[in-house]
Amino acid sequence: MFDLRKHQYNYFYDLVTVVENLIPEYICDRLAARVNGVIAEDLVDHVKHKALGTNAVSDLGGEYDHHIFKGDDIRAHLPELNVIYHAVLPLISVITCADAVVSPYPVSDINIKAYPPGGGTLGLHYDTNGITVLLFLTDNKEAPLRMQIERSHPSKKDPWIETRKIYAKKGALVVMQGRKTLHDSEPTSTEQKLTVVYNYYERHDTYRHEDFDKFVYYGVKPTELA
Ligand SMILES: O=C(O)CCC(=O)C(=O)O
Ligand SMILES: [Fe+2]
Repeated sequence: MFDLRKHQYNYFYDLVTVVENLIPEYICDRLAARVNGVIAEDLVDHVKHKALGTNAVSDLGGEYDHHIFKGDDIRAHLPELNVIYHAVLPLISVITCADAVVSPYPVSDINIKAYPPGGGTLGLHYDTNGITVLLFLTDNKEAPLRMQIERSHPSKKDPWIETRKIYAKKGALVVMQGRKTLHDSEPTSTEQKLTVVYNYYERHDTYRHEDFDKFVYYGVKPTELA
């Protein structure tokens, strides 16, 4: 049974919750085959850069190596993934207890990050949008999403960091407070990993730094925050 309270607890206390088996495996497999067809035809960009992040985009300047489907690439080639983005909005609102809205930014609202075997990765960063949702199209024994969760308690002198690794499961939906947890995707070795990224915001806060998309998609070094 879908346990809403468990997901709300996980989202607030651990900054992340995973709704497994949201999309059946055979549908993920068909979508993944089409994603790979588009990559094979060279219709999407390959993001490959490192050491470019700054505080303006909440990025520590790690290494990036993956194919990227931008919003319009998905609408052209995989419109079902756009339908899912809109259809799960009420689910995202109830899990996050927020007035969640879809993104007003058509390049970055929905993306696919396709990590190739042999080093596909995403550097350590905070997300700029309030609510990050990931739909995995592959099962992976490697290349987990790695999160750092800041903890503190009055019984302890200093705050500490708890780390968490989430391995992709086909059809699972991750709902994360990506603005509050530093995270990355560990490099692949033998497997491909396919992550559909759904960016949601809260109605009162749809901020996105103007340099963010040029950095994420084209590897242009962002300015520093004043
Ligand atoms: O692919 C992943 O596991 C992480 C994706 C992510 O953090 C992002 O797209 O901002
Ligand atoms: Fe992220």
